[in-house]
Amino acid sequence: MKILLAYFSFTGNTEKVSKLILKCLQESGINCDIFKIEPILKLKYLPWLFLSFIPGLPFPVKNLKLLNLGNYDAIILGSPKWSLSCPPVTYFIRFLKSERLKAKSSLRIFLFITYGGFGEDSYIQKLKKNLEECGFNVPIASKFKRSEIKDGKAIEGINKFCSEILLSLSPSHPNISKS
Ligand SMILES: Cc1cc2nc3c(=O)[nH]c(=O)nc-3n(C[C@H](O)[C@H](O)[C@H](O)COP(=O)(O)O)c2cc1C
Repeated sequence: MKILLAYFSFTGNTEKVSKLILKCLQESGINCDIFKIEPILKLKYLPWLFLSFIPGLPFPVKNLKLLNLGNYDAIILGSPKWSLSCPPVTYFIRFLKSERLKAKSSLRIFLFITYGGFGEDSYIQKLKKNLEECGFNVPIASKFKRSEIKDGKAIEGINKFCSEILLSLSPSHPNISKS
């Protein structure tokens, strides 16, 4: 059982959540690789804001050739919520789509976003639909609010997300509470 945790983070919130998820899964004995989605250029806030308003615009990311989807039973994909779309994440999803046939047919994608406070529900549904249209099974999609990541209140939701992932991967996993 091997999981790929892939995330993009511009200001650190999605990275913070990703590291907590990684810790939780590793403590549960899951073998998990982490992949930081890094754009080929480091842009500042205003150019990213501008690009985030162009729907479905991809922006190239580094090191995708290092990934072999066939190695994984599941992918956890973490993204910030950006206006209409987050170009490096759009690019990563296109990569997943192009590699779909190399992946195990049972591969699942667990999705999460972090967000400031508006438009998150339709955004996560759109991302989920996008992945499903590429042929992926997306059984769990969660969201974590920036203010709650910063003040620590998000930890409960993050632990729940991890428990749901473990349950989905292996319903008899010893760390899963049946209650
Ligand atoms: C270009 C840009 C656009 C954003 N658009 C939204 C938005 O439409 N709705 C929202 O709730 N938050 C928005 N945010 C806030 C981020 O979603 C939020 O701060 C998130 O946690 C950032 O994750 P990160 O720290 O991993 O980059 C935006 C942030 C940026 C940089």
